[in-house]
Amino acid sequence: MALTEEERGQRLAVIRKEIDRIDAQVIALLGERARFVEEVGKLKPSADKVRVPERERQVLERACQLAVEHGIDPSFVEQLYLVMFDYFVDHQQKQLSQRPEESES
Ligand SMILES: O=C(O)C(=O)C[C@]1(C(=O)O)C=C[C@@H](O)C=C1
Repeated sequence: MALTEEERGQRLAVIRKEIDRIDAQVIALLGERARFVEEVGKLKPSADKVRVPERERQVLERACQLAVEHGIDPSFVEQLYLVMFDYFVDHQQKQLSQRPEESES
């Protein structure tokens, strides 16, 4: 039987609450990932060593496999990761530029 306007409104509110809950988890996990990426950044000797294409390929391949397992379009996940890599590389480079020089420590 078709839903009434009111039932549709209630159902929409319930589903959107779930979406908000998941978004909060996604952002919290991104924050956790960012903190580990910062840790990796501390181990890098210089700005030209920040980008690691081979590692990005591995991460991307795994993410695309996981996307398929979870029924998401892997090319969508690939786009997301390419944006994330750019952001994290930029973040590590800023981190490095603020690092005191060896000679000063
Ligand atoms: O594994 C690293 O070396 C990282 O800095 C992390 C990370 C990532 O976001 O997964 C970021 C930049 C690199 O190009 C490769 C991977």
